[in-house]
Amino acid sequence: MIMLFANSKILWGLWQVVTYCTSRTTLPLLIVAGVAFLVMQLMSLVRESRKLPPGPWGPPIVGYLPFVGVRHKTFLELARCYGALFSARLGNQLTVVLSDYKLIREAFRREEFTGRPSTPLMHTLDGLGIINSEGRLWKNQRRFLHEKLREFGMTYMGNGKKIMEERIKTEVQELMINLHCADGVPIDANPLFALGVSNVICGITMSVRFSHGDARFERLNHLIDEGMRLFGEIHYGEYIPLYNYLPGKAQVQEKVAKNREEMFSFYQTLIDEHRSTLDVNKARDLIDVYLIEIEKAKLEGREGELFEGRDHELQLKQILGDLFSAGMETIKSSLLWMIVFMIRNPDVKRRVQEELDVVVGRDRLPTIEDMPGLVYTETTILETLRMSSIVPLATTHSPTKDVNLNGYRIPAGSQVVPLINCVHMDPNLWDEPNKFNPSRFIDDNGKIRRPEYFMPFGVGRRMCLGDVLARMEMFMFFASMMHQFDVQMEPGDALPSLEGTVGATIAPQAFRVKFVPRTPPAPAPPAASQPDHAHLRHVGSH
Ligand code: HEM
Repeated sequence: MIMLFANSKILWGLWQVVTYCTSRTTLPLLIVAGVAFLVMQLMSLVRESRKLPPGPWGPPIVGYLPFVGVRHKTFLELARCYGALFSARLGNQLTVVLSDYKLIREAFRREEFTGRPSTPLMHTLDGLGIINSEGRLWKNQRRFLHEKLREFGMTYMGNGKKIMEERIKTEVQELMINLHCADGVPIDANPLFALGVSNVICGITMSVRFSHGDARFERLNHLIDEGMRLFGEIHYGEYIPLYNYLPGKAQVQEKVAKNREEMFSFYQTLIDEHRSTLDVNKARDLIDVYLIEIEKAKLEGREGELFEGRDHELQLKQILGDLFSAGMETIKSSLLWMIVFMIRNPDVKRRVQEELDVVVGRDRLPTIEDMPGLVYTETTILETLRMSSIVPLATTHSPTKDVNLNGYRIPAGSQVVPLINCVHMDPNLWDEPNKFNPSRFIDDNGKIRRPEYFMPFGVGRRMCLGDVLARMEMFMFFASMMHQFDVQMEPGDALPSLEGTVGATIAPQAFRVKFVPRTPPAPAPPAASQPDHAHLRHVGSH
């Protein structure tokens, strides 16, 4: 009752003020001041946005966010409308999209473009590892990994190449056996590809090998898939931080943090085991390399400086996570796309198989040494990478300070993305870009040509760290599959779709395919060359 009385007094007071204002000159003055303020705001916004690349406008607070949908597709349409350099405000983040290959190259060779954006999801990862770190930590880690991974065979030259080839060969042979076991029945090849590809990267980094049907592997695979999906989707909380304070809206960060913890506990067990058997004079894998580096820093009294003072083991675990996810999902998706394109382009498939039969013959599997002679096979891989653009927006870059690009201001902290799918499908660069045509990568002398606008691994300072491994793996797995099997759909089944599933990579939608052994049958791997796994440790249920 008292409250009601008090409220009515306040309302009465307000009413008095309003009637006073309307009866005098104050109201027109207030209106004029308000309009002037709005006009000034608008002018400053227009002035500000004049220096920014052009782009679409959206309502206050959310900006263009509600209209984004599938990012790489919407950006492609906006690029057609606003040009090769446009910007759009998504919530509180300014996104700048580059779709001209020269501009992408020019920007990404510059030091200022090596930063990463600051968003709630990125904060969950603490700026550790290689993919999400920046500044000195990133620079030193990139140099260190480059050098060490070369020693483990991620190189086209020297003895290292042989080590890596042997490692991949082991997994290729295992995949061939598993595909033979499928007995020509339609299968979803995804889990088999995931197994083979994971075993390569996990062997290099942790000396771990998983077996088919291993429950632990299936769980890790699921966590990686989920992580990729969560990082690839649009979340309002990433652009409007207050959104995360609404009930139940911080779920994405919580999920990422929880999954990361689970992966980290798997890595921790391996790190502890490695530490207890460490020989500082002989690194077995990347975990050993890091443990030796940590020991060395302790001995030299520069423990505090190592990894820019960040927690050593957390950094190591994030590195393992980064390489596992970047090295597995990308290659697996690319191999699946190769199968999709082979099914949809039987003439290309036949030509690849003919080339393999002539160059390799029928009595052994292809090797890295065969690569220069298998031009059509290799360009079929390149054409798949072009048409699928599995990482269409690369990883988001963020300028570390305000920079000028093509006469426009790109503010520090904005999100800068290269539109790789746009470059790869540009009719001004590629003849009939929608046609699957591996020959476009072959020059008049029959040699492979890689135009500078072909950029599946990104370009510049943050270009893919695993491109050499990726190329070796894709070649070995794809050439061996085509050599040994004919891929076919079950009669009556629809062709696999060209529409991808959107996550951090664009993967093909699930499909089932028959791997029919080719006639005359290629011999199974001889007993002596059966996979030698003695040096690797099986984990999980085996
Ligand atoms: C077909 C296979 C692959 C494709 C298409 C691919 C593509 C890419 C792209 C587009 C980027 C981002 C470049 C940028 O932001 O400018 C990237 C970054 C990266 N990739 Fe790959 N990648 C593949 C395989 C691999 C493999 C096998 C590894 C692991 C050894 C790997 C490790 C990385 C790392 C660590 C980065 C981050 C580099 C940095 O931030 O400095 N990638 N990759």
